[in-house]
Amino acid sequence: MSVKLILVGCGNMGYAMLDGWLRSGRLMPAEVIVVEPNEALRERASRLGAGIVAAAGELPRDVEPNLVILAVKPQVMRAVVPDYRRFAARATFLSVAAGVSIATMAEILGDDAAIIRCMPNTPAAIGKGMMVTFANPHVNDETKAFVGELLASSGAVADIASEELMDAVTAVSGSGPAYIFHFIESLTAAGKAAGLPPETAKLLAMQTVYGAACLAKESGEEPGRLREQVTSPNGTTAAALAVLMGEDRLTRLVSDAVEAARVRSIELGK
Ligand SMILES: NC(=O)C1=CN([C@@H]2O[C@H](COP(=O)(O)OP(=O)(O)OC[C@H]3O[C@@H](n4cnc5c(N)ncnc54)[C@H](O)[C@@H]3O)[C@@H](O)[C@H]2O)C=CC1
Ligand SMILES: O=C(O)[C@@H]1CCC=N1
Repeated sequence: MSVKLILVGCGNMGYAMLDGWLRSGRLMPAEVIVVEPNEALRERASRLGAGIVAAAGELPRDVEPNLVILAVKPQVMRAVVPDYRRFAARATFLSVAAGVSIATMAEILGDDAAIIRCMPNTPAAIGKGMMVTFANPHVNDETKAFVGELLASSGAVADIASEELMDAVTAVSGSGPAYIFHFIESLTAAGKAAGLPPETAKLLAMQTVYGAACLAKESGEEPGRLREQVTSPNGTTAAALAVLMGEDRLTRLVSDAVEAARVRSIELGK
């Protein structure tokens, strides 16, 4: 089987995507080569069965991928991308780096290079990711279809109409899982403080977030309506929501957090 994909960087995000794709069966291990300098992470990736090298210079000379996926930190993109320029004539490049624009990559890969920006999130590892893409005009329909299917195997996929929106996407769904994990931590801590055993508090917090997210997605009801269905007049939920919603407290806090992430995404692109 020929190599379809080179994955550059197999850290948190690279590994999550690869794990999701291989689990789904959409991609076979023999179709992937991972480039990862960190030995422990190479070891982890090798357990998925894909080919692994430590540096671009170790790639087989005759390898001709359809797709080069860049999953390194934004800060090292300019240093790393030139090692893969030789593939630009044939392959499409897909970058998941926050903030790094298509124009920046095209400066290195050439103006005709086919480039897709994608903002995934780590739930991709279990097929529950949110993948948002924006492609430049050099990406052909066949590649768009292949990438669309690949991404869909690890979660929901959406396009955006303008690349500028990628900073907002990053701030909502790219970083978003961390906000939810922190909410689970906070709800667990509050449960413990209220007297629950630690493991019980964690189970209650996790299952509540999971159940609420599934209900919001599957019922087709507006989240506000679902909130009202939990809130008995003058009951317990109303007492809690008076704290969270009073003076728009949580809405303002989340809005400030998302704006901080969006601004940081813009900075990372400079
Ligand atoms: N972690 C997340 O939830 C998300 C991350 N991203 C983006 O994914 C990218 C990677 O982020 P993380 O996985 O969190 O970082 P990470 O630090 O876990 O992974 C980056 C990997 O790149 C490797 N690397 C460094 N130099 C390399 C080179 N020359 N060749 C090949 N690999 C090299 C590192 O050893 C590391 O394992 C970033 O650009 C980030 O903006 C996007 C969406 C979500
Ligand atoms: O924190 C970050 O910069 C990356 C981008 C989105 C999620 N993680």
